[in-house]
Amino acid sequence: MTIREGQSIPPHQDNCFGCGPRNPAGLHLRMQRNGMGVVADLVLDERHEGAPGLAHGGVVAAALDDLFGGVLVVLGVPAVTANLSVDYRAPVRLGRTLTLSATCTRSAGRKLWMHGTVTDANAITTEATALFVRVGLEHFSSHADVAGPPFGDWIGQARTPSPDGSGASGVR
Ligand SMILES: CCCCCCCCCCCC(=O)SCCNC(=O)CCNC(=O)[C@H](O)C(C)(C)COP(=O)(O)OP(=O)(O)OC[C@H]1O[C@@H](n2cnc3c(N)ncnc32)[C@H](O)[C@@H]1OP(=O)(O)O
Repeated sequence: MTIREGQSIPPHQDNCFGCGPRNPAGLHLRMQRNGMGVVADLVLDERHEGAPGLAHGGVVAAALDDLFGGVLVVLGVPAVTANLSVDYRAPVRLGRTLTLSATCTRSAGRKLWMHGTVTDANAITTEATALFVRVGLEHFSSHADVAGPPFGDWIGQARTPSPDGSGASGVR
């Protein structure tokens, strides 16, 4: 699956908490390709509140984690989060149009390192880094039927990792 610059990233699956359009409790993230990364706008509301008037930190972390999952779609690499680290630099306010962006900064073997930010009016509120580890189809198919679209579409076309773990394009 080739996704061109500026084109929408399909949801990982329709019920994904981050980007699935069918999940009533989800964030309904809509990502676009930006270079070898992705961007998305997000408005959080009282459903996502932690401290009064402010977003719950776990929700912000989940949004960034899902954006990293969007980067995987751009790269065509099936992988999962092994480690996620979040720096909360400023409170995230509800009712604001936040800009989220994520990219893969490096890869080696099965490992991919991600970096992402949340900005509000061009000021960074949150910054995250993550380690993703490439997995095979069985990681997903042993828990659910993953053959159908959209998940099956893109995982079916994902590059099979070579023995040395290489295969992702556009990452160092
Ligand atoms: C279609 C696609 C859809 C993609 C998915 C689309 C949805 C995306 C949604 C957002 C993402 C998620 O929420 S994903 C869901 C949350 N994550 C998970 O459920 C993952 C659960 N964990 C696992 O399944 C496993 O621990 C794995 C796959 C991550 C790793 O297990 P493994 O395959 O046995 O590999 P293992 O040998 O342990 O590790 C491989 C290398 O990574 C390193 N490593 C492993 N874990 C860590 C760690 N926490 N911190 C540092 N380093 C680590 C190891 O040292 C090793 O380095 P070296 O010795 O080689 O140097």
